[in-house]
Amino acid sequence: MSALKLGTRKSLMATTQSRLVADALTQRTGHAVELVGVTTEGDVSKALLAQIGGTGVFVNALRDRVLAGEVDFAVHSLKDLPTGPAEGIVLAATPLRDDPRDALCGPAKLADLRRGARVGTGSPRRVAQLRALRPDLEVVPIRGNADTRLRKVTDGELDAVVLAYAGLRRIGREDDVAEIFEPDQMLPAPGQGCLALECRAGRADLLELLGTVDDPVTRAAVVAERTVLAVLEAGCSAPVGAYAAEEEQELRLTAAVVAHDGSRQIRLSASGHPDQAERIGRELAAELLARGADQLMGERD
Ligand SMILES: NCc1[nH]cc(CCC(=O)O)c1CC(=O)O
Repeated sequence: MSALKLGTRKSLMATTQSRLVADALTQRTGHAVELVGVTTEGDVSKALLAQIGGTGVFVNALRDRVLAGEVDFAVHSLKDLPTGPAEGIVLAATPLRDDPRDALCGPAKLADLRRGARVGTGSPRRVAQLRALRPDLEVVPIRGNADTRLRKVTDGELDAVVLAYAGLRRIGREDDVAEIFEPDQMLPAPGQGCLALECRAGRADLLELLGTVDDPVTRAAVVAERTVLAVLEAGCSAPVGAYAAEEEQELRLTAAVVAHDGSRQIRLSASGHPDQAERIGRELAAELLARGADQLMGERD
């Protein structure tokens, strides 16, 4: 069999994580894997993610290559996948999750930033939770790859930026991290720190091969977290966090909806058997809605 073609975005973060997946697959199956770089709309558009996000801007071009048979499978940051199903595409594997937490990058910890310090992030979830922790901060919307964002701090344009710790590790920028937020301070985005392998539906041979790097616990966590997002009908433009992990054989899910100004939040947890991940997510989301999540998400400042 010739080398498997892996479709990936071209950023350093994307190619690093895709290379890790390729090496793991080769190690487990003996198949050579070749990376094929693809440019996505999200790599080109200058619009803020809060406006274009949630609709698969980092994902659609890769899925097109998979459907056209130009690549055998694609590797995505799972966080970037829309919650709805994609015609003809299956989620073949979710490898073991990397660190799910958010990190503050810059010279100082959050508590040590001066009053009114400028902190960059484009994510409404991070904005709302930052404001809850430090209402005095000036939150500045930013975009671009991790490198570009970190440069705004070294250039002095911003005092700090918030990024996913897993991504920073993948690009070797751990030294830029001043503080890693625990989930009770800043609840991660659904699927943060996870990868997704997608291939065309109906390719049983390939599914089996890709399945060798699947981690069932990660998959259960992802299903629970993303079900919350789907039921709330929220995308990455909504201030919603969700994080699930295995605790004593049970899957424990926490989800939060935070007001845009950080003044209020609804935060709930539930546990259950990992096989029941979807139900746990659905019921927790219903409870969030019953407690006014819809109204909280709709409010703008
Ligand atoms: N397109 C945004 C994106 N998608 C995945 C990651 C980080 C890595 C991850 O969560 O797996 C990032 C950057 C960030 O949030 O800092």
